[in-house]
Amino acid sequence: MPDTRHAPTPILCKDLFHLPDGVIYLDGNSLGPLPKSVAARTQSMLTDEWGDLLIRGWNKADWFGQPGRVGDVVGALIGAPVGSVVMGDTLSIKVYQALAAALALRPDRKVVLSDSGNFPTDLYMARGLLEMLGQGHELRVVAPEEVAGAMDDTVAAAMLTEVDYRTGRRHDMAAITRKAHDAGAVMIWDLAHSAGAFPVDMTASNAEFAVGCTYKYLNGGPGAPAFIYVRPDLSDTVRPALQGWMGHNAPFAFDLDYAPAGGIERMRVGTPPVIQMTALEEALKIWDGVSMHAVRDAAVALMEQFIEEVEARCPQLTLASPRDPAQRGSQVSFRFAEGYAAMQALIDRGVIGDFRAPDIMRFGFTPLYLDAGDVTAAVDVLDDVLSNELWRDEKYRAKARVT
Ligand SMILES: Cc1ncc(COP(=O)(O)O)c(C=O)c1O
Ligand SMILES: Nc1c(O)cccc1C(=O)C[C@H](N)C(=O)O
Repeated sequence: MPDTRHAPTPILCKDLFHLPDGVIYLDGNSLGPLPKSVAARTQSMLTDEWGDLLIRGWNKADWFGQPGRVGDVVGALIGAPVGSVVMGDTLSIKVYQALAAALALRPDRKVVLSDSGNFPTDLYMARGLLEMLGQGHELRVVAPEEVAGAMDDTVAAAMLTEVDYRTGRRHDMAAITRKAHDAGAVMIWDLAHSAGAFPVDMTASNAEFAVGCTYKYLNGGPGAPAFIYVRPDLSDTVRPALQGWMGHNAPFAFDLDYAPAGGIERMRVGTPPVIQMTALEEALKIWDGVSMHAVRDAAVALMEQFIEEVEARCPQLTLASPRDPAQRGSQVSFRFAEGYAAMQALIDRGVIGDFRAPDIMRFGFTPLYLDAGDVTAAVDVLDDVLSNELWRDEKYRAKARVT
């Protein structure tokens, strides 16, 4: 049978991105590059909307409806139905909201299950929430491989990031969600390293909540708003912990009592970041007609090529990511004791990846703007840095504030 998943739109659309000359960008898993059209669209938002419309922009440019409208676009990319995703705030805030709402669904249970591969802010937000609730909850953090086995009838909510930000290890979302539900727990997925990287099917997973950011594979820019998904059968009843006026059912009634909006809108909090949301809305147009399955297939091909070439030419590095692409997100990580300095030396030569302590060199693969030639060119530079020990230069030891 022909593979009907593949849309005719070319996956490689490098020309749509602003990429500096001489740069091979392997860090779209941390901050996606600028889609060219975003600059003009943001400029027009500033002058034509904020500038000329002034306060009228809320209605005339429908700034008010933007979090839901953009949420639907993101929803389509993560297999979520219209009206189940809303944008706003940072991912840390959305994690807090999802977990608070999940715990309210299981008041008799006291354990939040997560794993040591989770991004620290998710765990920090969870601990802060549990401390504030003061109801004797426990945050149970196990190794990623132990999550399924740790799902028992004490677990109120399992809160996991699908792809480990350091190793790229990917949980089996469907299987773990099933385990959670079999144990009577609520499931929350952080899709920070999934949305825009490979197909996600929130509906099929049956998970209650998902959250994610849009500045990585969705190219919304630094500080782009996060998203939250609530399973449609719950969205009219979940309890919003952050009861902001924009999630009220009648914000402009200015009622002194809070009454949550119907549906996903109740997960809004305050005034949305309209300039940044406009940049994101424009950036998301890149995905029109793009098959996420085709993106995934192309990303796997690039990752396999990278691993093969690195292992053949750079014996100093040890693969830290799962070898099986099915168990990996869209990044490849290698361990190297001098990884920080080696990454700085690479960046100095135009190959931009990043480093995660203690020894992980991380490379993201985004086939929208990377091809096989880029992979080989990046490995050429890596080989040079390692075989000539260019990382020994003192200038590569200075620790930057943000890595
Ligand atoms: C899994 C995960 N959660 C949360 C965050 C960060 O959240 P925020 O956007 O609030 O900084 C990141 C990356 O920074 C992440 O990778
Ligand atoms: N959100 C970031 C930021 O504001 C500054 C620097 C890095 C980030 C990141 O997104 C880091 C990323 N989540 C990671 O996987 O390491």
